[in-house]
Amino acid sequence: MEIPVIDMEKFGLREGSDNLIKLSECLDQAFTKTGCARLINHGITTQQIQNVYAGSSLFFNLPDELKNRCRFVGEDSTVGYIGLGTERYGEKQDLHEGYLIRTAEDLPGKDLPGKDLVPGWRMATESLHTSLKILSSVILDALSLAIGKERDYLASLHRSEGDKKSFKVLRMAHYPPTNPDAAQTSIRFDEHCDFNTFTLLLQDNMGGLQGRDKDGNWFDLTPEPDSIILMAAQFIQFYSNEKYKALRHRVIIPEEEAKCRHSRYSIIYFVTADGHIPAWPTTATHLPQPPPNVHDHLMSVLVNSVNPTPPAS
Ligand SMILES: O=C(O)CCC(=O)C(=O)O
Ligand SMILES: [Fe+2]
Repeated sequence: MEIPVIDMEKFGLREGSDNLIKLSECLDQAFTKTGCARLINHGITTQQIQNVYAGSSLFFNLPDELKNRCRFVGEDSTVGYIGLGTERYGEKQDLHEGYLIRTAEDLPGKDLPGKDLVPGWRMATESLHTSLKILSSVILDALSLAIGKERDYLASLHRSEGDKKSFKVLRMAHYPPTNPDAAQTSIRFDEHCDFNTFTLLLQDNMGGLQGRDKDGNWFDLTPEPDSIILMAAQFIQFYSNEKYKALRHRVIIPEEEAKCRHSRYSIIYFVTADGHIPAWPTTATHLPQPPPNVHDHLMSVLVNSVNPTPPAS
């Protein structure tokens, strides 16, 4: 399966509407065909990305006791550490840990648990997060046109900064080294689709990320240096009236022994509508009405994948 490549430089990030129309056509084709695209020349530098990975590597290699002090503790605090085994998306054991981050602007009067454990990491994530926000606002504008709305339609549903229940988060993910036999009972991240609007994903070169096509076949979302994978998620599926489908995806344990015995790192930005917005349009004919709001919908989904009593460590 060829993943559509979108060269963002061609469109100029914040330029005239002609470019935006062209970008919206590319996104429309990509989302219709595969539910995803590979973004290149997106303006985010190698250094910005490497700085975040460097911090992730230091953080995730800290003793569990220290990481657990930064634990993600539920609904009102969508930031912090998510330990190994806290989430489960299928029959197999998921082998990943994560750390959820919001920008300082989105966390007024608060900061991240354990933010000083890794000097420089907070600053690196803030820089990357800000750049991803800028990139995502161009994509929101182009997608608004792609679904036949005014340019600022989706932006107006993705406004709230400082909403403490917002799921507009950046997730640093770590997949610890494992062994080839583990694949019988475990998977790095089991099959799911994302429940936000769309996702921007950066990955190191370990591989294993796969998407599922319309016929149910898995295809590799192969790592390419500095490119960003854009994936359609549920909100855009609902707001495009099912024209686009949220991409189902997973991360498998690589068959290549050297790779599976190595850590994998990724960075995932979940672009999410404001909590009070209906999770699907009231005009949708195929979904229950009235719709829950985005916050309640996400919470109901997360309840099923996040283990409320993570294993003691
Ligand atoms: O780490 C990855 O490449 C995928 C993670 C993912 O799908 C998620 O966090 O929703
Ligand atoms: Fe995902």
